[in-house]
Amino acid sequence: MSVNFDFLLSHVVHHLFGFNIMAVDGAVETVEMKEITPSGDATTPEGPPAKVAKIDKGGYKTIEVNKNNAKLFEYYRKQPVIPPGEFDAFIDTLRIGLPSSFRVQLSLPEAAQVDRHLREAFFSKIPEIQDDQVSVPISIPFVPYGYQGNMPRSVMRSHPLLKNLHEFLVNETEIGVISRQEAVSMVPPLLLDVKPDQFILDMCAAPGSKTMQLIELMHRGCPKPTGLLVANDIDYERCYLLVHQTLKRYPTANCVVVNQDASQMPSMVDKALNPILFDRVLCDVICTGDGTFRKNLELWKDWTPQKGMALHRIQVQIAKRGLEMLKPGGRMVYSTCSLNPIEDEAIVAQLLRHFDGKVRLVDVSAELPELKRSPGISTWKVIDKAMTEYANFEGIEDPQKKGIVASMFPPTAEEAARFGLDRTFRILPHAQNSGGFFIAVLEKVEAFATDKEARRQPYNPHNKKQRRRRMVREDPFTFLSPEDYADVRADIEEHYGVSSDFPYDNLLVRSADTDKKKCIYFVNDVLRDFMKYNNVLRFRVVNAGVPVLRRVDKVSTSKYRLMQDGLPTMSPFVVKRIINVNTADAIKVLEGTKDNHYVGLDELADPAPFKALSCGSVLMRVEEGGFRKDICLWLGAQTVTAFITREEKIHCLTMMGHDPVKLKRTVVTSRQAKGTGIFKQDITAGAKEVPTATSEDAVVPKVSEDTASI
Ligand SMILES: C[S@@+](CC[C@H](N)C(=O)[O-])C[C@H]1O[C@@H](n2cnc3c(N)ncnc32)[C@H](O)[C@@H]1O
Repeated sequence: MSVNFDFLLSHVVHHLFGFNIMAVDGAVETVEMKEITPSGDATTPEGPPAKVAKIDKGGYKTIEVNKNNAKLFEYYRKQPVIPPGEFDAFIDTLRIGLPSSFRVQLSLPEAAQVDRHLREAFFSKIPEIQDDQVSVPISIPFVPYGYQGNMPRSVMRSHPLLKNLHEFLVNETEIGVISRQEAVSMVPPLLLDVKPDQFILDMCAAPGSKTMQLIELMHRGCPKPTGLLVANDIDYERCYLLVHQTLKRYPTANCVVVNQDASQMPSMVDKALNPILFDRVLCDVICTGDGTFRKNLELWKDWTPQKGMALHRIQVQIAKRGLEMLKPGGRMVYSTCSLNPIEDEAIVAQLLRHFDGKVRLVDVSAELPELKRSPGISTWKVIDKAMTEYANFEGIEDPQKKGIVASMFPPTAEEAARFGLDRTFRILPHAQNSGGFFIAVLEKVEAFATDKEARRQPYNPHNKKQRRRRMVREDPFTFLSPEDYADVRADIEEHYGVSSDFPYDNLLVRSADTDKKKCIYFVNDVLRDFMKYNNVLRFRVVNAGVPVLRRVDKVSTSKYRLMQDGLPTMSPFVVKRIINVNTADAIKVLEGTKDNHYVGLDELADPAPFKALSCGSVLMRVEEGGFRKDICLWLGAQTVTAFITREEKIHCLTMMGHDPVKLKRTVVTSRQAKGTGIFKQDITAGAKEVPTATSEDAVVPKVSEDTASI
């Protein structure tokens, strides 16, 4: 298994900083996109010939993009998707850059505080900057704590306030407090009506922006959801991306990442080995992405009608399987970032046709009322790559028939009246200065005959994809038996006072050898059952659970230290080694006085509670101005250090009203370095195991007498 390092790195960096990375002759180079808007207008779309020029510019390469595509313009002029009077506005909008958008994580206890900080520390001061290119980010009306802004990067770099805002956003994104995501891409999860106790399947999940939203929605008002989220993607490399961009930022005990072909998804079974049917399914399928012309500039030269046709069949198959795996009464959202009816209404029509009355379209026109949308259509044109139009399937002769299927054609008048495709909708880029999207909300109104049949995935040694997937050896997820965890239990009960009702049966390790217990993970009850009854032979599990304990081999009171990612799980059970720290000391510990890592106990205003404890893991409880957080510390003989990432320290200090200036850096953050380092290791190590590093592992402690014992 070789992991494409450049691909992963480019994703991480593009996502965080907005510029691209490109591999040239095996080297990784930064590339800055320069856009050329052609003089030709939408009615006479013939602009200059497409060209890609590369010009060195202070370490950057500049790519010129010709924003013309005659076939695209002709195709969408023929489809009743864009009202004729709006066509020029549509094309003009496609040709300008997409505003960047982000949202504060809704389920975070300090979400309102982060939002207030954004407004007070940055947005309220932006109007003081005298520059036409500078504007205050505006609220996205349909997304709580969501904003979108449009300032060139050069401007963001040139004003200290904007630079600080940019740094704040990068820092908070790094730790999952803020998610950068296209505004319209936030809509599908919002229409799923997610609850904490539901079983949710995200069929095509990578790189995970909607998975992140689903996790947030499950945690809204519920720190420990009892439901299950299965995030799946067919692409193993992209599953890694999902783990790093989502689960490392929002570690959760109820999410599992699996690597399957969604169109052939084997049934997942419960304790009684009956197929699990999901309350909610998100079917955000692979698509041509022609709603993303504003940010995916390479689409301008690549787009042809053929691409949508080529994806139609797999889109139908994935969506069908999604409905089969849905509970009667459950909701499935089908979405694409394409405006093409062949990928949109045609798929929905085929589902309604195939499941004949057992599935219906939900009218969501009253949900998210501020979202501007255009109702779905019931008639459209089937046009091939030669731009030939076909009136119906029956009239097509060979060889044109190749690549065209009956389900691409619009429904008959009788079907159209039954289907009500106007309940689906499109978000057009020019309606609210966004990307384009298509969304259909479906409800399974009646059980299918197949609901109780567990579909197995037969192993076919001649199927290259399957064979390749099997060759990647995952370290097994092994649950600890009472004998295995007896020593852990005795240790943490004694040292942390962990109460006896802690669910020890939910602990697992990533090794066949339970004696190894280096890092111990925790899953909630439903995920434990899922893992137990859906073993890796049939299901490729890539990641599951949160790390809660890590073994310390040297001097420490306990053999296990607490891990920050697992604190929401552990801290309700912990009663010992908790210190309520005054604000001044908490700031000192977070800032560190020795190379920003350690503080000497004698430098603290109140060292007594620390000195009263022996070396090892300590839980610092901070409470300041409405911000409350438990933070893992490592206590040495004479010093103490916060065992969290620099980004998390900056976040805590900011929330405590303290300027984290001492900790600020403008270079690639430690987690990014760690993340990309891990990807690189994966390549050399043959991607043997899913990286298990947690946020706190990104701390780079300097050697001292205290760290020597860690
Ligand atoms: C539009 S992207 C999904 C974006 C994602 N939902 C998000 O919000 O970040 C489509 C994904 O579908 C995956 N995919 C393509 N074919 C698939 C299949 N047959 N089964 C499962 N996933 C598939 C691709 O690897 C890709 O990651």
